[in-house]
Amino acid sequence: MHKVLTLNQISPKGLSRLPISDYELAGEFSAPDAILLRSHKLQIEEIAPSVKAIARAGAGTNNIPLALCTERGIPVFNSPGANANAVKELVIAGLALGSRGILEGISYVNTLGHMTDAAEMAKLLEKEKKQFKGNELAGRTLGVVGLGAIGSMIANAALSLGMEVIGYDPALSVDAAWRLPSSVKKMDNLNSLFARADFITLHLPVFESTRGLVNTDLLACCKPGCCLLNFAREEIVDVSAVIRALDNGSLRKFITDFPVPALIGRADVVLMPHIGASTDEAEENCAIMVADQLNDFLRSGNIKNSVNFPNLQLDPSGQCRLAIANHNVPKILGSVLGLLADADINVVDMLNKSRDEIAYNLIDLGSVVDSDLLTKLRALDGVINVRLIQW
Ligand SMILES: NC(=O)c1ccc[n+]([C@@H]2O[C@H](COP(=O)([O-])OP(=O)(O)OC[C@H]3O[C@@H](n4cnc5c(N)ncnc54)[C@H](O)[C@@H]3O)[C@@H](O)[C@H]2O)c1
Ligand SMILES: O=C(O)CC[C@@H](O)C(=O)O
Repeated sequence: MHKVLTLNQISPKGLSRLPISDYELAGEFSAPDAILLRSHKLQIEEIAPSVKAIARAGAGTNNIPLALCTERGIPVFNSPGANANAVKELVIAGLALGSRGILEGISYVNTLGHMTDAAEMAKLLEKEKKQFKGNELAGRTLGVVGLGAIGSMIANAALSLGMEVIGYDPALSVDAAWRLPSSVKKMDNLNSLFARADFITLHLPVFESTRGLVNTDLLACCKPGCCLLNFAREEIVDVSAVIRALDNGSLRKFITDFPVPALIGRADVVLMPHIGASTDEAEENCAIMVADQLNDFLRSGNIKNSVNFPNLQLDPSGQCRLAIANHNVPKILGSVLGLLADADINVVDMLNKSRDEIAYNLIDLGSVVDSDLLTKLRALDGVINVRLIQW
């Protein structure tokens, strides 16, 4: 029985992929095998020594102490692309809010509750509507920063709205490049993207290198009247720099999914409560994807969509499997195989892959491993953890 600690509201459709015959799910466990969460900011002390995997139903993993997980040999999973459509749709709504007087017009109409005569109201609205006039998106330039799952969908949608699309992504994967239409113009740096775009939308992860990326210097490059959208993460934008840019007119509007107190109450800011991925569909897609990945890892050691471990899948064979995480340095695998050979245990199949400082091995064996041998394997220099999976 695997114990999975759930730290946020996870879609029941996803949880149902972890059958009650094999899984116990609860919001509290003293020694869970895995943690399943969304935006909960996971503290180091919440990761019990028993934890073998952490799964984030969503894209961003900045709420998880990744370096510590890697050090402890814990793979962290996410659900790439599973909520991209939801974010894309809200960004399109954000573009409309940034180009037309929609919110202002709605607020104005709601001030007219005292009126009783419909004809009089209609006459007043026809007179006043000029205050809420905007511009069309067609013909405007959208700058997309980060052209992964979300950014590429937005680029496509914006092109179909008649916008010109320019993009910046210094780490674009080959798959992501294939998804991009050739009409998206590649910018060599952020300054030129900021200088050309009427709307700028951010879709990159928060790393040390992207924290505060949108700062005073970059905002000084903005085309006058520019509207900035942040549906990525709060930390990517220096909010005090944004407030200064709004005050001095370099920015016309800031639309964000990450409100902070200093932004409340401003007419030139639109704040949403981190609802980019809040649709039934996105929550289900994310939960199903990570639950399947977690299930595969706990049952067979396979790894798919980990952000700190290599992807590795091996069909089960033999009597049992060893799943071994070790430091990515020479001779460790040799020592493991040496101990198995000394114990007269045949390796039926195996896979070994590395990613940065971590190496991960799946080794299928022709006979069972006893606890003495497991202890010796765990004690090998450089081995981080060893899991025995019985078929
Ligand atoms: N508002 C929400 O609810 C919500 C929902 C989903 C994702 N997000 C955020 O959006 C981010 C992007 O999500 P995604 O699914 O598109 O991820 P993704 O991994 O598919 O795409 C991210 C892209 O950013 C690029 N990138 C990395 N560093 C960059 C840099 N310095 N400048 C420009 N581009 C850079 C990467 O190369 C990649 O192509 C997530 O990391 C998450 O923080 C927010
Ligand atoms: O879980 C959520 O609602 C938000 C998820 C989103 O921020 C993500 O990074 O995928």
